[in-house]
Amino acid sequence: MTGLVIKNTGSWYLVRSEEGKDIECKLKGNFRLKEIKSTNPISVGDKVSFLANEDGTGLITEIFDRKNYIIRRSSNLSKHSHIIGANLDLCFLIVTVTKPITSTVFIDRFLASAEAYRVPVNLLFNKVDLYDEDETEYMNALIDLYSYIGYPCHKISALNNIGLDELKSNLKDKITLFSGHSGVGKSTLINALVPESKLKTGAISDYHGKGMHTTTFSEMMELAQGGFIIDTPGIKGFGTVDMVPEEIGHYFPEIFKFSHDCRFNNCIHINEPGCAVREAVENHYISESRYKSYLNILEDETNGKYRK
Ligand SMILES: Nc1nc2c(ncn2[C@@H]2O[C@H](COP(=O)(O)OP(=O)(O)OP(=O)(O)O)[C@@H](O)[C@H]2O)c(=O)[nH]1
Ligand SMILES: [Zn+2]
Repeated sequence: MTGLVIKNTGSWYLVRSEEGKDIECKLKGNFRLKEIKSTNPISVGDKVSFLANEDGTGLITEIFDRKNYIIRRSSNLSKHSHIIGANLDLCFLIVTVTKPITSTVFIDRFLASAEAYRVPVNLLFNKVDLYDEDETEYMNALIDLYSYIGYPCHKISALNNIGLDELKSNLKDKITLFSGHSGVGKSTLINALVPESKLKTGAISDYHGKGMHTTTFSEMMELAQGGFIIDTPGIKGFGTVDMVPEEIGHYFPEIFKFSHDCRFNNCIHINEPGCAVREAVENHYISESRYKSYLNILEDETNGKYRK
């Protein structure tokens, strides 16, 4: 039988079978994951095969290939990673232009790592009820910029139930990851979308409070209209992606597009002659802020070796 892993407690998994039944499963004894070293071989979002035991439990025998997954390092000392979620259909990045302000560098770093993990992102501009004229103008400029690049944007107020119906229809039957700076209203939004999630969020923090293996537990929250959401407490981005310098531009769709016309095919768009990307920045086809974020990542990933 096959099913979807919707909860991982560290010692057992809850698998939603194709018939819609939830079955507690353990891993087959010799189960090994090929691709990455991780503290959890199976994560929420994984599709698995399992054998049904007579007592109603199950035994996971096989994991299906993932279309994507996101990880974080278990700790600085450990080489092992922890898989937060697999087979994500969508990611919602919640941003605010005030209280707190989300910087474009933060947004662009997040978008670049999502591109690297091949997860489509929508930007949710939350707290629109608070914005004055200038802030609204700034938000609209960002919306123009990001929708032009190809990232759908939504104006919402989690607190005042503005724009949430449209979100709900976007979430239907998908696995969606929610992310954002602390204070942007992620919990408020999740509670508005999944009213019964309050209790579960509490359960997770209790578990964390005990200082146990804080990363071994994860659960997808089910939406009434179908679909699941994954919260990412304390995760600012998609974890470390090791990007080589020439690759960083690939994760900025508009930079990538112009880079085909650079004279050198290993151009990193700093000061090479015949760089079509720099020309596009000068002619305002690529925004200054996006180019600045690109340089920022490039400098960081190379420990300052490449700096404009
Ligand atoms: N005015 C207004 N305030 C909001 C809105 N959404 C959330 N807030 C407020 O913003 C504050 C932070 O909201 P949370 O939902 O706790 O934010 P969070 O992103 O979960 O923050 P962490 O728990 O630190 O990760 C709270 O005081 C919320 O009431 C909104 O749409 N409008
Ligand atoms: Zn170039």
